[in-house]
Amino acid sequence: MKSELELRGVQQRFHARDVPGGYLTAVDDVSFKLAAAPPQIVSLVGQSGSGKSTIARNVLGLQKPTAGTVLYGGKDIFKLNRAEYDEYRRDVQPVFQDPYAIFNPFYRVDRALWKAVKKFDLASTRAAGLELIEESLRAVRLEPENVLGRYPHQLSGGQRQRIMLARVHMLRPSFIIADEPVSMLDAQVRKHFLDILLDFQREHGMTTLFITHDLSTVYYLGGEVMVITKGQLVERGPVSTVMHQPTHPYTKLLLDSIPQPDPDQRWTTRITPDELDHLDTPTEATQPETPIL
Ligand SMILES: Nc1ncnc2c1ncn2[C@@H]1O[C@H](COP(=O)(O)OP(=O)(O)OP(=O)(O)O)[C@@H](O)[C@H]1O
Repeated sequence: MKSELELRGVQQRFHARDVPGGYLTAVDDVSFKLAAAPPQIVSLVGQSGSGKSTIARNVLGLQKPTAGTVLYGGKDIFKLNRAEYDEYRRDVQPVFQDPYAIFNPFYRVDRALWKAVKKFDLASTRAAGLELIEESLRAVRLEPENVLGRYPHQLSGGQRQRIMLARVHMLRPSFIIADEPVSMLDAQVRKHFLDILLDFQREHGMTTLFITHDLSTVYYLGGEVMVITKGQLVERGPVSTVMHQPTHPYTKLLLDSIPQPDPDQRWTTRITPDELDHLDTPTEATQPETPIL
């Protein structure tokens, strides 16, 4: 297990006909380090199109940067030998937004877990493999009997996400690269997912790069945050510092865009039973001129 992942001066350009010059710079001279020890959660936050997923793809070796390097244990990931590459593939695990796309709809979800057991030689007997799978499912708060033997479409989005986390739990990587993993989940399921990532950090020493556009999730996770806009990192620091004393204008803008509940502001418009009767019909009557005062 290597102790560090590093992006050094990473730039990613894409051909784009509609952009002056014929290319757009999705990631622009990005440098940062992620340490395996002590385990940390680092969120990468920015609006849509700011370059977050491209960075995830660079870190995961799915996209070779146009310039700069991605280093794992001090070595360029695109120049690793076979043994080093295998270690990197096990030690840096992705979790994506839509795990449905990763599961084969024709196979039971068990297959994704058994494939990991076999590929990474995690157990010497079938019984030991099953024990490992069941232990990992329980670690992500799934009951094995409720999910094993089912097809992907028979599980909820949150359950499918947690199966991917069970796979991560079995592999015990040093690094998790989670790209918008909770944006399709409802608030309760989202909280479960984030709690599992926090468990992984505290109990199993895993470091997560958590990619999101949602500052409330960043706040919940704590740790550190990096703010990205137009492909450039503009701020990095502890979540509480960046949230309460942002230094870059873009971070301030991002923070200002969060709706703030105001305890001094009261909902004074009264809704009468007559109005409720009209709510089924989307007419102007359902949109009072000043709904909230
Ligand atoms: N393969 C590609 N070819 C051309 N342009 C691309 C490619 N991948 C990404 N881009 C462009 O690069 C920019 C950054 O995209 P990226 O997906 O990294 O942003 P993002 O911050 O993850 O956005 P979102 O939150 O919407 O996923 C965007 O303008 C996008 O259109």
